[in-house]
Amino acid sequence: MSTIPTALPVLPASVHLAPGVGGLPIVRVTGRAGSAEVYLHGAHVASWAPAGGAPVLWMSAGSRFTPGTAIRGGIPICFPWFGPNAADATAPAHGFARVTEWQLSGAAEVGDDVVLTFHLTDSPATRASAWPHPFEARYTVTVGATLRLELTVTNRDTVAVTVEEALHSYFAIDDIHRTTVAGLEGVPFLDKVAGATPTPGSPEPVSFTAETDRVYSGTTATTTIDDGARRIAVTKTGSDSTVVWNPWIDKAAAMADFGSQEWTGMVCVETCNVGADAITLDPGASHTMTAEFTVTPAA
Ligand SMILES: O=P(O)(O)OC[C@H]1O[C@@H](O)[C@H](O)[C@@H](O)[C@@H]1O
Repeated sequence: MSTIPTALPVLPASVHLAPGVGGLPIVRVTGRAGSAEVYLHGAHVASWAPAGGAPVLWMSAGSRFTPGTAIRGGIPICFPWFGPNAADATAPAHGFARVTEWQLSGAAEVGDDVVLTFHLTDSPATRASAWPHPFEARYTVTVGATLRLELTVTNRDTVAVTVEEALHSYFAIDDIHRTTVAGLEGVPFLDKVAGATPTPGSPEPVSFTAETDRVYSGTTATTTIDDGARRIAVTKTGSDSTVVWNPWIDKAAAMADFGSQEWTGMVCVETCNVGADAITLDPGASHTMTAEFTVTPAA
């Protein structure tokens, strides 16, 4: 039984719905503790900054803002599959959720925070896709001194379904050459640059000297991005995979929506359930995954 409200919620004073880049509707939040912009297209968090702080998320100057196209930067939601679809090579990479308009179903000030809620359900287009199942997805974005994301997926089909999901977070960093990601020490990973090769975990934090595309499985660990100026901690629940990605020079140049030389200023640390950690949901069952970002000055 769906519980999704059908009308646009009454917006508090700190929340405005307006046309964003390319005319795509955007929810602008100017809360006491933080500000953010979220496109209905993909329920895509495009920016977030704690009050008085610098922007935390990276957005490509070359991003497209067009219906049917993924935004390059911020936080795309990958769902219900991750990467290319295994059964249909023509299906959009990372699933349909990031290229579909979500419904804004709630907006409220809670203390100093602002809480936005978005919903997505199956439609004729999703039912004709490579993943045709009835479902509900509810996404809650809490904008404050931290950014908290909560994605709950419910299986509305009469059979069990399997989903992959990722909060594909792009973080702004000073320089990838001087950036580390701690918290994944000792965790084995699939190295996608080397053709999804199983690779033993390293005793050191991740550092970057070339294209990096790794799927860490079976880890619920908090990761900390340190670029020498600030630390961004990514704390998560209901997520057993973490993906770390930087395209480096050639792959970035090959992407039409990735501005020239921008790859040095970003790193993706993605809160996920992908590959071996895909989730199987019985009829009526739900799963919730959360991620929370906290920024502190570097030591
Ligand atoms: O270009 P897309 O579809 O947004 O994907 C970007 C990257 O997303 C990462 O999550 C994947 O691990 C990479 O393999 C991929 O290249």
